[in-house]
Amino acid sequence: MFGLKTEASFDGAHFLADYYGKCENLHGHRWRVVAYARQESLQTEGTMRDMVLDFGVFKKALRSIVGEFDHMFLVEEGTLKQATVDALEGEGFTLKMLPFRTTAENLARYFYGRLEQEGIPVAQVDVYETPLNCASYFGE
Ligand SMILES: Nc1nc2c(c(=O)[nH]1)N=C([C@H](O)[C@H](O)COP(=O)(O)OP(=O)(O)OP(=O)(O)O)CN2
Ligand SMILES: [Zn+2]
Repeated sequence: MFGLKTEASFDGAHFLADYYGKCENLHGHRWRVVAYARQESLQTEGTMRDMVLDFGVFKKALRSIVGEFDHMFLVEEGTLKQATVDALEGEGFTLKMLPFRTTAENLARYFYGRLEQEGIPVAQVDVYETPLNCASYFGE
């Protein structure tokens, strides 16, 4: 079995609806996203011969997906009044509406799915909210 690892990060803001504690308030993180690819055998021909896949392909795929989150206000759908969304957008702020609570666990699962869709043989995604706290998703 062979493995690759790459990482990317993004800055953003969020709050956790239904959370009892300081994270219910709007705050920011520099989220760090570490992705692992795993494959039984190496490619046998072409530019990626003897590679799982090119580091550059893996890195670009992750950075492109994670880049969609950079400097955004991540909002779980249904947790802000429409008038609030309209007011923030009216001020020129960019909101990224997501169909899930913006926990590190859900973000890890989301990035895993997006990498899978890109054809990356992803095996694990870790999302660090702080340097010491990390959630992982390993697939089904
Ligand atoms: N399992 C999870 N627990 C928590 C998550 C999460 O995504 N998954 N998220 C949060 C909040 O987003 C919060 O911002 C994190 O707070 P905390 O761990 O307290 O981080 P701090 O760096 O602010 O901690 P200090 O020790 O106070 O510096 C909460 N839990
Ligand atoms: Zn947080």
